[in-house]
Amino acid sequence: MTEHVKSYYAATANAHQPYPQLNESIECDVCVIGGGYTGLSSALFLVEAGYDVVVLEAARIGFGASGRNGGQLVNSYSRDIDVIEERYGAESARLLGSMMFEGAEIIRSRISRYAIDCDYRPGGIFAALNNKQFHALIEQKRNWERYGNTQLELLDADRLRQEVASDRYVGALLDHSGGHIHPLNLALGEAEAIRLQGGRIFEQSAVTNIRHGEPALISTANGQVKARFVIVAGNAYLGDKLEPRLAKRSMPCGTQVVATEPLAPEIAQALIPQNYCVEDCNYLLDYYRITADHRLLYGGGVVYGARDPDDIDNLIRPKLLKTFPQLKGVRIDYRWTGNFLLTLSRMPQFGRLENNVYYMQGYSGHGVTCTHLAGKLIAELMRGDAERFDAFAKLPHLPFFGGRNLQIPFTAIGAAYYTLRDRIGV
Ligand SMILES: Cc1cc2nc3c(=O)[nH]c(=O)nc-3n(C[C@H](O)[C@H](O)[C@H](O)COP(=O)(O)OP(=O)(O)OC[C@H]3O[C@@H](n4cnc5c(N)ncnc54)[C@H](O)[C@@H]3O)c2cc1C
Repeated sequence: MTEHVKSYYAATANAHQPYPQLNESIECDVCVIGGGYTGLSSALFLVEAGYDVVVLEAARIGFGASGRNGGQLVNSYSRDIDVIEERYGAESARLLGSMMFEGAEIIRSRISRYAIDCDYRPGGIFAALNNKQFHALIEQKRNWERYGNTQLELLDADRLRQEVASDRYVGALLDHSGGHIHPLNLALGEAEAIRLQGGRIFEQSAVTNIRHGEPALISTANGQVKARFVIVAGNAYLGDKLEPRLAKRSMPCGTQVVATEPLAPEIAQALIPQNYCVEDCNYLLDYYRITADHRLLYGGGVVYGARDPDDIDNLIRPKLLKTFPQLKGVRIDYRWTGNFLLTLSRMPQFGRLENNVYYMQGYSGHGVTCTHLAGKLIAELMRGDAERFDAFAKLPHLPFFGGRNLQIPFTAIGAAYYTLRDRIGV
């Protein structure tokens, strides 16, 4: 049995019953492979629309990135809209731009509709470490406003110092429509909503084979699902065997998170008085927030190719102390690593492997909101309106240069280049 990794989230997960393993042959309209946000969001939209849905999860609901992430509801995509306009043209930008802020709304409405207890707090800060980054944020504000997000506030260094007790930043953009959550509890709450709506969820049920056809036949070690439609939602945890076509176009990357001991409430409040979440603007960014029980949860660092770093404390503690030197000596209670899926364009990849087999993956580190949008779009597609899904599916899904073996060194060289640029502020 594969359980959730040891993390702050697993330790504070809401009480929940495990779902059964698939040990029989069953039929359904839609079989979803993967119990992260992509799979759960899709399944929930589809059961709400009346489809008979089965979710197969290799380990536990939220075992992957969805149960381990920074919990930040970051609007938009990992590539911003001005780059999308430039690269993909006005029509693509119009459609993609009109969806940029839907993911966070979906999460908020689900939390409210299904009374999901996941510590939601509004407001997210993008903090600039140098003037170049601050100018980019000013530009981002203009761009996002053009597409309808008007809940944005620029903070100069002094104003930001009131929101984040760190001297590292020159300014920031505060997105009042962002926010943060306990990610595993969101996933567990969505799974429970699927169950309540009549969907069937199986854990410890890794899919070992998809026999394409209409219907498709999906096999696990002890069972089979005959399905009219299949959604592949394994993202960075899919591996390269089940659907090698997907593996070629993407690269799993590990990123690390720690949670400190609970801080005295007044110390936690002094760090980030309004309890916003924060991410900086570096290519390899730091992200952090205060948890409901007053810990500082701090993430950063990327290991290309999803290997576990030897010592997460040694990797993250210096970053944490650089931001908040006042926490010198703080104890770290939890540390863990998780994998996200990087694409070359840093745009998510949605598409069809066959007429009735769909995939959504590759959110490139900013997937909490976009996975939720993905679920809405696949449900629209199945109900006969593919326009918005296809706005993503049309984007080129480029393979990484050099194939699987050379992916890691080439991407690491690229990251080192951008990190150097971040350091010298150009
Ligand atoms: C440490 C970390 C921090 C992050 N922080 C943020 C953040 O703050 N904000 C943000 O927007 N994004 C963040 N991300 C990215 C975000 O978490 C992901 O983009 C998002 O959760 C991806 O969801 P998913 O459902 O596509 O994939 P996952 O959540 O990885 O789910 C995939 C699931 O598929 C299952 N699976 C795989 N293969 C099979 C199979 N053969 N059969 C059955 N099941 C299978 C896996 O077990 C897994 O549970 C972070 C990612 C990490 C790793």
